[in-house]
Amino acid sequence: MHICDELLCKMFSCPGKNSGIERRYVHLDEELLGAHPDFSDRALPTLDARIDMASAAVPELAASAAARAIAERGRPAADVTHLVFSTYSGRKAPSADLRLASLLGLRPTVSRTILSLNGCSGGGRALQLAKELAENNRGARVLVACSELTLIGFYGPQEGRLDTILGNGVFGDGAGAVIVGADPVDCIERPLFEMAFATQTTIPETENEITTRLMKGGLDFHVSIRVPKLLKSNIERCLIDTFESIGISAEWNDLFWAIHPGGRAILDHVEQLLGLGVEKLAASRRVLREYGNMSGATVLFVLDELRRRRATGEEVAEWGVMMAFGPGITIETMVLHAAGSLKEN
Ligand SMILES: CC(C)(COP(=O)(O)OP(=O)(O)OC[C@H]1O[C@@H](n2cnc3c(N)ncnc32)[C@H](O)[C@@H]1OP(=O)(O)O)[C@@H](O)C(=O)NCCC(=O)NCCSC(=O)/C=C/c1ccc(O)cc1
Repeated sequence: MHICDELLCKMFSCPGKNSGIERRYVHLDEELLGAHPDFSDRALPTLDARIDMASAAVPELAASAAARAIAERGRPAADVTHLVFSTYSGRKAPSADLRLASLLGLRPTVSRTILSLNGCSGGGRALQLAKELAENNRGARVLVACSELTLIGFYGPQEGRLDTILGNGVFGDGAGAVIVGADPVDCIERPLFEMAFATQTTIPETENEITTRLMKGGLDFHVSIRVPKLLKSNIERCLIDTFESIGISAEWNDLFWAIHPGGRAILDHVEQLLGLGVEKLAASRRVLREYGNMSGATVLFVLDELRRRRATGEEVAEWGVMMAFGPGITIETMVLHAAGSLKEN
């Protein structure tokens, strides 16, 4: 798995003490904003300029994360049979997945899929799709890449739009990539996590709580104030149903956790609801602190952080859960089994 690139993105710190965020990386720095002062006003027709900028930068950012994932696996890029790319930032065809395939030198027959409207649940959806592809195509190696740039929907503050301030306060840019396969080749591949079981749930009557809409001035986000509480009321049922489906009864504190850190309040609510020990959401909190909410890419960073914590012995649980949340409200849930534990069994 590899993750994170700092080449394209500039860093800035977040002044909000309550956000749980200390650092974020953004492509749209003062220089670019200086060249496009109209980006601050959502009423101005800036979509063309934003799309041009994102179309170039999104695949490049993805390529640096994906190249590291491929290098870490230790086999040529031509081994990749499928590509699943998630981004809310690219809006052009041929799309960022084709450009990414070309930048990486993937084979011309690579089977590509792009997800572009899944928002913050894009990483979870892409992993679920990769699992299906890997399990149903012998020998498949699926490259999952998520690359998100906030410039497509960045605005200055506006009267009556508190959610814009929320967006400016929590969202950041980043890209993550991971290679998914079934039946790992001994001596060549070192699996990190087995994706044991996955579900997607939609919370009824919440279609207006997280929305995005392409406007002449860019991507217009709306994240309602009710999101953390709605997640709190629905997550436990979702977890119970998921574990019941595979006949495992789980104690929440015996699991490792990769919760999408959409905002500090979301993590607080999940922790409180499930009665989790303070260390249980450490991976999500660290990613939030160091990078902010990078939408679909964020869960890949959290999995990477969990890998680090497992290597240092800070996390020893054998089974775990990944959850990502996006428009719908959609909850992507995946039961994970730590690969190191597989060999011991
Ligand atoms: C860290 C926060 C932002 C602030 O925490 P706080 O400092 O303890 O303060 P409060 O929570 O009390 O909020 C401060 C003020 O902001 C207001 N506020 C608080 N959220 C709001 C609000 N969404 N609106 C509008 N006012 C608000 C809140 O009402 C309050 O107003 P006031 O009482 O008048 O001071 C915290 O509220 C928080 O973590 N909120 C959850 C963030 C959240 O929902 N994240 C999004 C998850 S979903 C997602 O990531 C998907 C993204 C997506 C990406 C791409 C796509 O294409 C599609 C989707």
